[in-house]
Amino acid sequence: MVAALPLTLTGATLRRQGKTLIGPVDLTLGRIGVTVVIGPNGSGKTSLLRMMHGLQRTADGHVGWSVADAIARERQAYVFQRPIALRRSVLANLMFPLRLRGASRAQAEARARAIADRFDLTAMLAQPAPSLSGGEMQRLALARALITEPEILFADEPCAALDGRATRQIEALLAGTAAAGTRLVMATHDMGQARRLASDVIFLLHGRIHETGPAKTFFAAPATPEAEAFLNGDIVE
Ligand SMILES: Nc1ncnc2c1ncn2[C@@H]1O[C@H](COP(=O)(O)OP(=O)(O)OP(=O)(O)O)[C@@H](O)[C@H]1O
Repeated sequence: MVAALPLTLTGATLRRQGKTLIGPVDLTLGRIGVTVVIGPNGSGKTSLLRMMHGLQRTADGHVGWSVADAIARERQAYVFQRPIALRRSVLANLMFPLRLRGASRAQAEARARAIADRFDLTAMLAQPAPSLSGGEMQRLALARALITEPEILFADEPCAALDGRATRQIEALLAGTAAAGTRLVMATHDMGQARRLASDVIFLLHGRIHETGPAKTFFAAPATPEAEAFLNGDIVE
């Protein structure tokens, strides 16, 4: 199977109501790693992820995969900051993406049960998904995104509003997912989390990539005064 990655953005620009939200952005995402997108509120983290995933169309430039767009779409998954579940059981939610892709009920259920085990959801399989706690819902959202074995997962603030224990659990699942070969691109406002998970960092300011590079270098010695100020917890505008 030909890989959908690398993903290449060339002058990619996103506009809404005459305002440039993102770009122009030039960027290549290779086949492995965890890219963490950081930046002040409103800098465009969510918009960049949505543009890469194709949820928002570029006004200028290009977001290009190594395979046709329709194939690339099938190889990606996206987890929203506030995940929404079907008003059905956890099991039905997990089976849904596979059933959409034509898997038989038996196949879908077997894979749903296997991933539920990995994501500590087995005890909740019969429970209505909307009744899950925040941490459980986020685990369900991740499991549902990964059940189709995407090549790349976009996750927007996957631990927003979760407590320490739930955050630790999600981080372990994300790290395991990346270690198993899924490309990860995530936005976070939690610098501890960025340091723990990132192999490389994109620091956004006003919708532009202000600084990008390997996480170790970025955190040890940011190249721009804005990134340094941001890491120090100063207000960066
Ligand atoms: N549909 C839209 N129409 C107009 N402006 C928008 C739209 N979506 C987002 N914006 C604006 O684009 C900018 C970037 O928003 P975005 O949510 O991508 O930033 P963010 O870095 O994810 O922010 P936060 O850290 O607060 O979640 C903001 O100024 C926001 O108000």
